[in-house]
Amino acid sequence: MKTVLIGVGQAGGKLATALAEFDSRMGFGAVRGALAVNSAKADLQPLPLDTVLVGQDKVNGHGVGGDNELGAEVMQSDAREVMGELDGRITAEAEAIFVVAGLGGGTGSGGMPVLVKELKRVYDVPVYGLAVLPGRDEGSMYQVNAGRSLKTVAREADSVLLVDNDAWRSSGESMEEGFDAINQAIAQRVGLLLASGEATEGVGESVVDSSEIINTLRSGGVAALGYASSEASADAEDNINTIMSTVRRSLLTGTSLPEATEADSALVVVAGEAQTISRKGVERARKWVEEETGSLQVRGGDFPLESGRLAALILLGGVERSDRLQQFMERAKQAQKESEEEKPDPVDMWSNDEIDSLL
Ligand SMILES: Nc1nc2c(ncn2[C@@H]2O[C@H](COP(=O)(O)OP(=O)(O)OP(=O)(O)O)[C@@H](O)[C@H]2O)c(=O)[nH]1
Repeated sequence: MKTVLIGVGQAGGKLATALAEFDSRMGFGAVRGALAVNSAKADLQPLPLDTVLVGQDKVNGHGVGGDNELGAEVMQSDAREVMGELDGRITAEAEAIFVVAGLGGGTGSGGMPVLVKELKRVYDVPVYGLAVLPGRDEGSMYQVNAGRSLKTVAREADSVLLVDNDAWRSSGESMEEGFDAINQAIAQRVGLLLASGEATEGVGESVVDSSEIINTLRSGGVAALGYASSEASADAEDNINTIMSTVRRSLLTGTSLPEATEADSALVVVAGEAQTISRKGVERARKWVEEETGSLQVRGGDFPLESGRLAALILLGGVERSDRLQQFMERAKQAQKESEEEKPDPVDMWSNDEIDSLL
């Protein structure tokens, strides 16, 4: 799927870079352009992408400090400039636009829904979000920001592919230490998904194409992506069980939103050498995904790739009902309530009985 990426905020810029680099290293050519937008000058400087600095008149290049209302405001006032930068980058060959951001901060969290809305007004291709949920142990401001942003972007975008920062984090690692590894994991998985729609080798009925990705995401709302891989045998007949077990791991333990298995639609992509992909294995795995997700809209396709391994990618559309997402929304609601309660009226402090007066 020929895609243009727009990274917003620090996480968005780093992720868009990791995805563009993965696509180019693998020679896939699915990423047709990438732009980074931020209100913090220092975060844009190290990126090897074209960049746009927003909100200079309001924050002078210093970022919005986690204030996502301000993040939305600066994106709105500089939307014309950002859209101008995109002119000519989003050409007729582009099949989708992905706006990429961390939902917990300020610029990405606030800017993403605003930019998605602007892009939807102008372009006919689907506009998707690739959004990162803050980990459980990030502070309440991050949870509140993410809850508000996710609710809005899920409404505005054609679909939001969600990655939980806790999903692919190694145990014992701090959030910061883990970012690079998480970004690489996201780049590999999303990069393979985009490239799978571009496969030209061994074109046959079974090869997946971009329209299947778009149709799987058509239900809108929130989407998730699972991945797992295994050593393959040279003979397809010997890979029936391998395909089944890899697909199972991809959905049960490898998704970007853990425990999200109930879905409106799914796409099962099996990647590997064409002659090692067992049709029987693929059929069985698809049936299993139908039962597990409770969806009757399970598509499937191969992604022929030179590799000694077989990989299974599962794209799930419409996962809003998943327990994990409900838990997160509950966490965000609770954090918002607490932050409201934590703010006593400063004037009250001078008149209430909490501190005894001296006289
Ligand atoms: N996966 C991943 N998450 C990140 C990364 N950097 C930050 N985050 C997450 O993204 C959220 C913070 O967003 P940032 O992108 O740093 O913030 P910002 O959008 O630049 O906003 P301001 O700094 O407030 O202007 C937090 O929830 C972090 O956990 C990263 O490199 N990878």
